[in-house]
Amino acid sequence: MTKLSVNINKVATIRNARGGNNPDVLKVAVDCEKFGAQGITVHPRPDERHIRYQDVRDIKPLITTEFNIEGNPIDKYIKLVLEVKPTQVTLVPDADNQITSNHGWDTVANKGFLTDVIGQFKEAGIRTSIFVDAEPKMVEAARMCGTDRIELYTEPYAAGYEANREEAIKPFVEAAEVAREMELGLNAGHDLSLQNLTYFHQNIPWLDEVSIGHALICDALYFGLEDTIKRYLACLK
Ligand SMILES: CC(=O)[C@@H](O)[C@H](O)COP(=O)(O)O
Ligand SMILES: NCC(=O)COP(=O)(O)O
Repeated sequence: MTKLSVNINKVATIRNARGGNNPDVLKVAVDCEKFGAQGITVHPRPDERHIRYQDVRDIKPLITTEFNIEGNPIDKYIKLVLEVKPTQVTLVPDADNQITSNHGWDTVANKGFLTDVIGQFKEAGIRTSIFVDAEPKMVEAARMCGTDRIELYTEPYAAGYEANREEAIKPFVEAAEVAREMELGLNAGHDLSLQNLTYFHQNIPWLDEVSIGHALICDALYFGLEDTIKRYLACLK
């Protein structure tokens, strides 16, 4: 079964636009679960422009499914994750002022660093995942870092889907097969949507989890949050 983890960053972006508490990010997290989501993802960035560090602390006790915290493991992020102890931490190599994530780790060049950070999280009992591009050698090197899972960066798949989905999926199936052979857990995310999710899942049914935020929150403007979550869950059947 592939779990749907809803990324609520965009909900925090709307809240922060006015400085108040509308929409209420904590209520949205709880409601996503109530509507069927099997996890909540947050990606606090150093400038806290959407999810704030305090949101992460406040969400944890409210979550009854899986809590996934994504981000670049700078010191204050490592401290936050070790304090909050989510179900899963996903390491993402973001630059400070990046609009959004745009690549996976070079797990070969950063093997020493990643091994050390993964070790700290695993010692604390937190499942680990490394965000990688769909390249077999990056998947293999991620395994060498000791991680439990990888998350495939799916933006290139999403971008290529409409023109030629058979070509767009190919590197992802190849990378996913390498992960499966190495007994690495497999997550995927970035720009997955109601248009491209079913085909992705049909081709890689051994996926453990997808985390979806931007497109899902946009769809919720038209369909409402409950209906939207049900539509995404249907893509994973
Ligand atoms: C790692 C990843 O792809 C997502 O976490 C994505 O970066 C969401 O972050 P934003 O909401 O800041 O775009
Ligand atoms: N890990 C990917 C994620 O959490 C959501 O990415 P997106 O759907 O907002 O592009």
